Amino acid sequence: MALDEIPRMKIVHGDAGYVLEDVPHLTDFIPDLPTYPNPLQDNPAYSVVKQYFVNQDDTVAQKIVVQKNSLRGTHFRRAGPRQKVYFESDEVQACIVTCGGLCPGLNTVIREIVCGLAYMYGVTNIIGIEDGYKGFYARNTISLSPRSVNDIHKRGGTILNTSRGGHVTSKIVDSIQDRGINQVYILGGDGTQRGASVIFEEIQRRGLKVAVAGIPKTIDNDIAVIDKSFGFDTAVEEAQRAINAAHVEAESFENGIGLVKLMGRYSGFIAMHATLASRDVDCCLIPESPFYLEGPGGLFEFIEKRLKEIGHMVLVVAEGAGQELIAESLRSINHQDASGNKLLLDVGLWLSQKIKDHFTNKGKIPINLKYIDPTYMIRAIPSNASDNVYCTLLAHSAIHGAMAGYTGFTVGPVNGRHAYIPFHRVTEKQNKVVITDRMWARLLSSTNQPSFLSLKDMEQMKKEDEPANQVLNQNSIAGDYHVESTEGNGLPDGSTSC
Ligand SMILES: Nc1ncnc2c1ncn2[C@@H]1O[C@H](COP(=O)(O)OP(=O)(O)O)[C@@H](O)[C@H]1O
Ligand SMILES: O=P(O)(O)OC[C@H]1O[C@](O)(COP(=O)(O)O)[C@@H](O)[C@@H]1O
Ligand SMILES: [Mg+2]
Repeated sequence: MALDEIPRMKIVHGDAGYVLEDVPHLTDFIPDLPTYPNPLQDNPAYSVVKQYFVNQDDTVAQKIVVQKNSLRGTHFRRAGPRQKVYFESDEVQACIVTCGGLCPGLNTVIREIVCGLAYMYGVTNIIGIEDGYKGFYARNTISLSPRSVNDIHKRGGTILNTSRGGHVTSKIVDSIQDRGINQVYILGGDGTQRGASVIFEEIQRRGLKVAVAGIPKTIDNDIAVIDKSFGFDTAVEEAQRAINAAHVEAESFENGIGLVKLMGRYSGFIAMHATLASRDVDCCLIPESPFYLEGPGGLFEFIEKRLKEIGHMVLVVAEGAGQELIAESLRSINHQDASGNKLLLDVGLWLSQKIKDHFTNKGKIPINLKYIDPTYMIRAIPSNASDNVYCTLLAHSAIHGAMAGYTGFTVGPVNGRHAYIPFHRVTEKQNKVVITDRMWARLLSSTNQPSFLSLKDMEQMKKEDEPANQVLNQNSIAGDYHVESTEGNGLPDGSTSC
């Protein structure tokens, strides 16, 4: 098929409004590729498995809460081993790269890609690209084997190093071509998946037999479609230590205030879940829920009330919260990092100062404020047990997909089942806390903090979230993407994180 005839999106319609948003396959642009029996069939470790392979037609539903007359909606191809593979074991030359910020679990995913390729598919040619995308053309590679990665899951960070910026598509694909790489495993967040998508497009344009698999990484849990990202549970757990410390400090002083800043550039999931888990937090501020300081219903009024009631309080603030407020008071200019992400103003320091000014300096109530910023300490630790298992599944799903010839996909759980998701679906919109969902209401009722919303705001939000609008969004599959309503646990439908 000529390149300009390859559809940009592979959408299959079925009965009763069933829609499969499929991922590309090498045979879409390289005809007559030979296939081989999957070596897993002869793998002693898998001989006890009743069904080696997922059914070719299995798909995973994006929406699992449905009504009698609702459409069946969008589905994704189920991840897992296929009967036929498109690579012979000794033909595979795989590479792994990690990009963007750190996240607990990166080393576990690297380890499990290397061990999974070796132990399930007999692949031994695996290299690591150092320093993120720019490493493809600016650095040497390192050879990876099950032995060399054996213990790395016990360490934080990434043994391959990472970076922001430096994505030059043509140079990256030249390097892939020159090195004879035919499977590319790319670990990273939304920016990285965007980069992976253009790498895939260039590979397709050049007609190369190279599978590109993305593994979504983000401590902020801001990647759309998937249930949750690896490292998120670890981050929430580690945040408890900072919140505990803030609580101990606050409790031990008259009018003690403990303020903890947690990560979350645009999405307040870590702050919300850490707050709900801790039960010591009196107020949680996230980017999705604007707040104000002065006047009735404002933060200062609430702090004063809490101090009068119980003599101390704990605040958790996500780093992306209140950015407009800070920008207003500092008249700041927009700065960006090397990847084009907005550089945030430090809400923790700003808020500490504002609270001190309001209470102590203006002589209202003498307070004792302790500010804790554990952000990089949280990001740099190794993943916990449940994230380790999750990382293994992600790595295996990615390997099965690449071996089966799928390409241009991100892997991840959708309602508890691993699926292959086209790149554009995870990059076109960010996953955010929906403050009109029950999870945010749970948080408000557990902290008893003000919602900082006027009646008018609430009515407007409900209107935007009305079922009629949701149906519209779900139906416009090829264009608009509607992030699943997060009723229940604050993560998309079916997620089991809490
Ligand atoms: N639109 C894009 N096209 C190509 N590459 C991108 C794009 N956005 C980001 N990248 C690259 O992806 C890498 C990681 O992006 P970044 O935003 O820093 O982290 P994350 O992937 O965690 O969101 C960087 O090397 C950056 O240059
Ligand atoms: O200091 P850095 O490395 O730019 O990282 C800070 C950012 O990285 C994050 O932890 C995660 O962002 P990415 O997943 O997009 O890399 C954000 O919460 C935070 O704002
Ligand atoms: Mg990002």
